[in-house]
Amino acid sequence: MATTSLDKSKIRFLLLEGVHQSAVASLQAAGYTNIEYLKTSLPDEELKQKIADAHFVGIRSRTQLTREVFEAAEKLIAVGCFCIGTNQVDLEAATEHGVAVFNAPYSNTRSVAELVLAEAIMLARGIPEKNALAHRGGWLKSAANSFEVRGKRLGIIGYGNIGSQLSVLAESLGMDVVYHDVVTKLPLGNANPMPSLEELLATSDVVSLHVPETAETQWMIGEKELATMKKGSILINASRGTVVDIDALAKAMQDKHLAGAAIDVFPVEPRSNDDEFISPLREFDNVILTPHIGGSTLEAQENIGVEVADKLIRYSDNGTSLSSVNFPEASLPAHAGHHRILHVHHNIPGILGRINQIYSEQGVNISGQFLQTNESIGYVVTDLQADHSREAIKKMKEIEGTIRCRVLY
Ligand SMILES: NC(=O)c1ccc[n+]([C@@H]2O[C@H](COP(=O)([O-])OP(=O)(O)OC[C@H]3O[C@@H](n4cnc5c(N)ncnc54)[C@H](O)[C@@H]3O)[C@@H](O)[C@H]2O)c1
Ligand SMILES: O=C(O)[C@H](O)COP(=O)(O)O
Repeated sequence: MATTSLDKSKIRFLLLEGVHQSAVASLQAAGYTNIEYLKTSLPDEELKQKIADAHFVGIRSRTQLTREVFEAAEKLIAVGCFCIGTNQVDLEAATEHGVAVFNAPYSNTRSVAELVLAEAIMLARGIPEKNALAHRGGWLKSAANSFEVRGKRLGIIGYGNIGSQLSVLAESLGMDVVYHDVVTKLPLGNANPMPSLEELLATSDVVSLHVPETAETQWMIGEKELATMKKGSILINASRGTVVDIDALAKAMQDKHLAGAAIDVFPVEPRSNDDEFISPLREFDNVILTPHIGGSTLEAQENIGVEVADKLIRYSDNGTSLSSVNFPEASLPAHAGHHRILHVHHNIPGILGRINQIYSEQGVNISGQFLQTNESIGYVVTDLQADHSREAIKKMKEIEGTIRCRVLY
């Protein structure tokens, strides 16, 4: 069981993977000065060492927060994913350790949608090959295999925040948009849902993937699905590297079944900009290869920095867990003049009763209380008279099922 009640200067933030400086500025403006800022991710052992002292950690898509890492992170209160995806975090382990996880679900959606649309146009015109040839002194002035995207069918797999935004932008260019999602989604504009993935693959000129990394999406585009795609069509993947079987794609490119592809995410990505990028797709000029930069625009990164830092600050300052991806959500008022006790526990019956029994035995005057649970944990927030919090928190530790308890002054 972890307890935390610290002065702000002692609350330690570890920010990895060069999150935008706007995050540092937001934290500092909120009074948090104990910040270690690193431009890269860390190898496992170093990560475990550094995270052992951290109360908050900020990562992007590269840092893997495994169960082992959470076991080494005794003081950790919350994780900020300065990106959309949270598949790099073992959310079950985070929850079991009472660590709240936050992300930025919208800030880079526009950046990804713009990139995908630009790639669709470039590939439909055969620009990557013509560009590569010109760099080698060649000159391929020809309209052969060059097409407008107007009137062509765009098949979007995963009609969430990015997929649906791409849908609107593509329609404004005159594309015929269809989509496939496992959840029933409201079609925007004139887009049409496709009853099956096969039908979408078989009828689309451009297929773009916008699904999260899950057990169901792993290798969802393999040899069979690529063969189902129209001859001469285009595949774009800016979702996660485990969604497309890269060897099968390389084979489809070799066989000239596809006219082009744009791939931003890979099953194994270099750990840093100094490491070599290895892929069987390197040999194809008609495959646009980008280093996982779908969301990497200055606008998106700056917004993400502010958004996620603010979520961490609110959770640290007053316990608000709104929009956490794994925690019961609580939007809490200010607690001026009171101490606030935050109690995270396994979701077993009777805990609220035990907590309130302790307050009652100690004659504590409760001025406000909030309880929210999800399927695995409960979160009880209690505001009480300042002079009672020290005794009460000691007793909270003894409640069976307690995961974490902290007091805010
Ligand atoms: N390349 C980048 O830099 C970059 C940037 C941002 C996000 N991403 C990735 O893009 C993904 C999508 O982002 P988003 O913001 O649109 O997420 P989102 O959660 O808003 O949308 C994902 C959609 O996929 C659907 N889906 C889930 N499983 C599916 C399946 N098996 N078949 C069909 N549809 C399925 C969901 O129902 C949802 O509508 C993220 O999870 C992230 O991994 C990559
Ligand atoms: O999930 C995301 O938002 C993207 O994959 C971007 O990740 P990044 O912050 O590592 O660029």
